[in-house]
Amino acid sequence: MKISILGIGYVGLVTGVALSEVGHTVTCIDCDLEKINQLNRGISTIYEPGVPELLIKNMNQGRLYFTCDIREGLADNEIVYIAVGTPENNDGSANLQYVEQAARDIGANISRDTIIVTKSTVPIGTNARIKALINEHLVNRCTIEVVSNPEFLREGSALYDAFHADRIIIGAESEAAAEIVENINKPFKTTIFKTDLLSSELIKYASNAFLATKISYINEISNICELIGANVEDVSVGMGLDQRINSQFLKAGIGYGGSCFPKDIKALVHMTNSLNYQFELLESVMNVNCSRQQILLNKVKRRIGNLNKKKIALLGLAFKPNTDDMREAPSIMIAEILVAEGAVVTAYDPVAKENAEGVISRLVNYSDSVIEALTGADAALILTEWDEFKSLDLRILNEHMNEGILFDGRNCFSLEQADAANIEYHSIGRKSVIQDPVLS
Ligand SMILES: NC(=O)C1=CN([C@@H]2O[C@H](COP(=O)(O)OP(=O)(O)OC[C@H]3O[C@@H](n4cnc5c(N)ncnc54)[C@H](O)[C@@H]3O)[C@@H](O)[C@H]2O)C=CC1
Ligand SMILES: O=C(O)[C@H]1O[C@H](OP(=O)(O)OP(=O)(O)OC[C@H]2O[C@@H](n3ccc(=O)[nH]c3=O)[C@H](O)[C@@H]2O)[C@H](O)[C@@H](O)[C@@H]1O
Repeated sequence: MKISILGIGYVGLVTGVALSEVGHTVTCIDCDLEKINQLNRGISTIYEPGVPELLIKNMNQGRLYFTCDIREGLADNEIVYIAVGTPENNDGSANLQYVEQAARDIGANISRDTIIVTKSTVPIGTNARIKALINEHLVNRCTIEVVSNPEFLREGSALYDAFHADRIIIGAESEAAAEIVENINKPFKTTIFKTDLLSSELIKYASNAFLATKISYINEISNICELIGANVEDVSVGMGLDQRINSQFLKAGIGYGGSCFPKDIKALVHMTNSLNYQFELLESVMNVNCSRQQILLNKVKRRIGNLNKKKIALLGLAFKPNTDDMREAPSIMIAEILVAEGAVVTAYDPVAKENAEGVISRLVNYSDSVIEALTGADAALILTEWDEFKSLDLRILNEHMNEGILFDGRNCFSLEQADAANIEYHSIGRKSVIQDPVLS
């Protein structure tokens, strides 16, 4: 099919690449000229494994195009995806200005009957609003149908997720429109679940909120583990062996971040408040998440005391591994507090340095390697579980740091590994490894 996509960020680009890879002809439209110019040169605008290769391949095969010109981009295409951002407003609600502008632009520029497919995560009722806005701004006589098709990809494995999705959700008023979107997605060979618009919109928020709830739940359990001397990694494995619970999203740490969980959970709570319903469970999920960074910092302070002039190495800044995305990364708050308390902070992240510079305190210094960051440090904190850190020989800590003290916010190592390397190791929901000064 001939498809247009409006908004070429993470979701728009991955969707465009995936749809063209399965044979559709896709025109990607974005108002950011620099982005479109870069993509037209065949250079990916996101750090995402596999995307650069499939981008070039499908451009060369004449199935993937990029433009800033909305009229040209929509011309002749009967399917238009909306994948613009829905960031959060100050009150926690979803900011719909980009979605609404996209709807107005579509109305003003389409010249044939069109199915609008909403990929952006939008609050309940937004698809109906999109339909009304497009109809209000139609210049040519045409009929539109709106289909909700929420996206479930994860950053860092976005392309893999596109081709190995657990399900594809299609919400629509019109069975015929739903069927067309179903056919577009058949090549992805996964379960397609069709429902109404409102249920589809809620499935997206309910799914993200449930995953965030699992994370806050295991983080609370990790606090209990610390009180009683249990090991949260074992508790998590033991729980996850029950297929009804499932082992995924049971990794305790310094909290969830990223461009979606924090904003989507706030948006869902905001939505339910406006229905005079207090979603107490999700309020707790958010509160637990907010406390996670401070919990790691408290461990640091308990061990090394006043942070003033202490040299602290931060290993990892991105909100999760395999991405350079810094949106709502737990590292931001940790770095801010360390700097505010007078610590001399040096950070290393394999790919997120450039994005970090834009959002993190300017007093943070950056290193080009783990060893450079560790050199002379009084303590090191792992904030993102990059493979590069997980495969470190921990003995380098004693070689390069003032004292080999590691605070691991992502439980990258077993207690045995830390002990064998003769380092002091504090992690999440597990006993600390302290070396006997006489023996070591
Ligand atoms: N990033 C992720 O991992 C996921 C995001 N989502 C949802 O997908 C949506 C998009 O998210 P991202 O791709 O991360 O956003 P993003 O911020 O990376 O990209 C949005 C793009 O839309 C463009 N844009 C804004 N208004 C436009 C307009 N009127 N016309 C043309 N282009 C316009 C911007 O220039 C930007 O390139 C959001 O609702 C998000 O919640 C859903 C699942 C995963
Ligand atoms: O709506 C979205 O944007 C996306 O949000 C998440 O994807 P993403 O934010 O890319 O990354 P996740 O792997 O879900 O991780 C989110 C955060 O939770 C943290 N996390 C994850 C899993 C876990 O067990 N523990 C944990 O602390 C991660 O470190 C990260 O900070 C969802 O997993 C996707 O299904 C969804 O499409």
